[in-house]
Amino acid sequence: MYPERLDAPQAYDIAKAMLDGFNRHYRLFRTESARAKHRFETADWHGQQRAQRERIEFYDLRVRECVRRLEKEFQAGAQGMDVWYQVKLHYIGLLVAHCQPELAETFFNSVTTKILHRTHFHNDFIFVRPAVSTEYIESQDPGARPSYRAYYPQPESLRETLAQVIAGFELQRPFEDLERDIGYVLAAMQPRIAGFKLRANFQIQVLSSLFFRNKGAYLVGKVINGFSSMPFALPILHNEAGQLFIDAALFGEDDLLALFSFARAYFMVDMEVPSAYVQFLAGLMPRKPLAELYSALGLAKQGKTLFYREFLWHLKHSSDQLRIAPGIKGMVMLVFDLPSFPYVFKLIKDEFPPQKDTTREQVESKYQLVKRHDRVGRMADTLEYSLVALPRERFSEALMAELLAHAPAQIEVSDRDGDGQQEVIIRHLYIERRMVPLNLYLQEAFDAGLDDPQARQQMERSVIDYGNAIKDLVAANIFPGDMLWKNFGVTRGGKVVFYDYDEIEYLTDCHFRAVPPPRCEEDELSGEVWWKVGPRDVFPETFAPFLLGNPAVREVFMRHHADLLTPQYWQAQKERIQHGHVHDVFPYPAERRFPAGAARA
Ligand SMILES: Nc1ncnc2c1ncn2[C@@H]1O[C@H](COP(=O)(O)OP(=O)(O)OP(=O)(O)O)[C@@H](O)[C@H]1O
Repeated sequence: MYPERLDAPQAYDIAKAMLDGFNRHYRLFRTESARAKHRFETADWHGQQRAQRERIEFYDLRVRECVRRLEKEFQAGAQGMDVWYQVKLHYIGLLVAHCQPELAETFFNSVTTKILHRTHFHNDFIFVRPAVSTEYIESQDPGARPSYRAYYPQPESLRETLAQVIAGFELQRPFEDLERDIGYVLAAMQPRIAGFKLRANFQIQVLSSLFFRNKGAYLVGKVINGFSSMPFALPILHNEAGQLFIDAALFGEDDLLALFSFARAYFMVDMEVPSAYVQFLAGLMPRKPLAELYSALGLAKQGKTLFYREFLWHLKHSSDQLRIAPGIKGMVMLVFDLPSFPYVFKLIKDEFPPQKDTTREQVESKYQLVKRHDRVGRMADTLEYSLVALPRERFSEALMAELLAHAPAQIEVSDRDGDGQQEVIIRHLYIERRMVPLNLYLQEAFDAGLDDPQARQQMERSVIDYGNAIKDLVAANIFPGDMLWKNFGVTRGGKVVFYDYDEIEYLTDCHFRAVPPPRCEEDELSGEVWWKVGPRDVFPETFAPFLLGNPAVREVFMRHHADLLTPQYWQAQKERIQHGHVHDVFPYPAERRFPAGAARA
């Protein structure tokens, strides 16, 4: 297949036009990300959130633009496969000194699969794995900053070094009291480095760009001493007077994992060499898949590409069966998983039972809404794929029967690529991180018996965090709709996260009402809803019977979250949002906040 000569005259021009398309994309993506600093400095929170939402659309827009150009100027779709093969080789050549080759390869895949359509393309024409290395990339621009900076403090000069690190970001806003904050950081660091025997190689490395999200800026780095290294992040916030303060010091992999969680909005970071950022971050969080790191940096398409490669690789190197996911089956979604792989696969069923008054389009639009919305650490991110082909032999018979019964229009079983293996091709699929469904997690505690202190703690902690999850969603203008335990999951870190999106609404679109007083004795005795209910009317007093059947659960819930059962609570939150309030989201527990910030809460 390898051509001896690159003799198709149009191949170079197509490759060049394709790369121009990618470069335009990355320039716009980077400019928008870099502007986050100014938005932070000027406290433009609505602007920051809008930019976070809009940036997600950039990729598809640029791919469409590029497809149009290639069709118009080069009749790209009509070119033969020999020409396309040469296009790919020229493209690889053009990427040798490029700063984002892996992203450019993915862009190539997106554009070519659009032009060549799936039935025609063959793996030879796309990048099924990287062709150009991302190691040791440095920008050649004279003014370029390195991806990270190193500082070499002495124990007695740590304070000065930290001040220098912060000054290096040139934030155009004064700090309220930087000396005080550095004191806090040093105090938090002290117990972790107290036992340190200082080695020759003692240094602090800090990524050169700040990470922006919502109302925060995060400085990310690591302290290295000899062969050990400790990741850290410092959140920087605004006070009421528009001055800056450091709100906490996050240390270690778990803190960083919470900051970079799949249940949060993507960061805005000005990066010339994104792979260098990913490598640095992977060193801080070795257990986090690279796919999720790319996504967390806003490079969601790269995240999706890497996830898929990882999944195919895992399938090849495992032999367990895809099965119906544990838990209560969904009425709208058909959910399955592979036990050896920490994700679930969800497809929309062909038909829904009558109590689900919705359509496929509406469900898709709710998932879209979540993708674009600030997920505040409480809604799982989803990757969306079309035409996913998986080996038939990996499907358990029960799952296959379930798919044929509830989603026959979504699947096709055939040997499309003619390799003699039957495949199940799924038209449209969502993939998200697997969690333990909260109903199962609670049941586990009940089964162990609540006299067992560990079981009781498991129950209490998850009921409290369930209420906190709802309150975080509410603050972010999300009404979850269906708040049953089964619609929430518990993450590895023990956090409760919502994953059932088909009934969510913006809080500001809902009407929170009190149950009207009964008009007569008959109303009073009736177990039915006798009052008139509008389409977006919500009656918080009626939540209790569905949620709080278990007396122990009820007791914990009422102690911490009784307000969730009153219409006043919901109404007040709605009014706050309507008055333009942008909530604070802290990707760390309240008790980690330094005293100055915590005192303001
Ligand atoms: N991310 C996940 N991790 C683990 N299990 C999950 C996950 N998402 C869904 N499930 C399982 O699949 C079930 C159905 O999923 P989901 O709630 O999304 O479907 P649904 O059709 O919208 O549900 P409902 O009938 O409540 O509307 C859940 O109850 C849970 O047991």
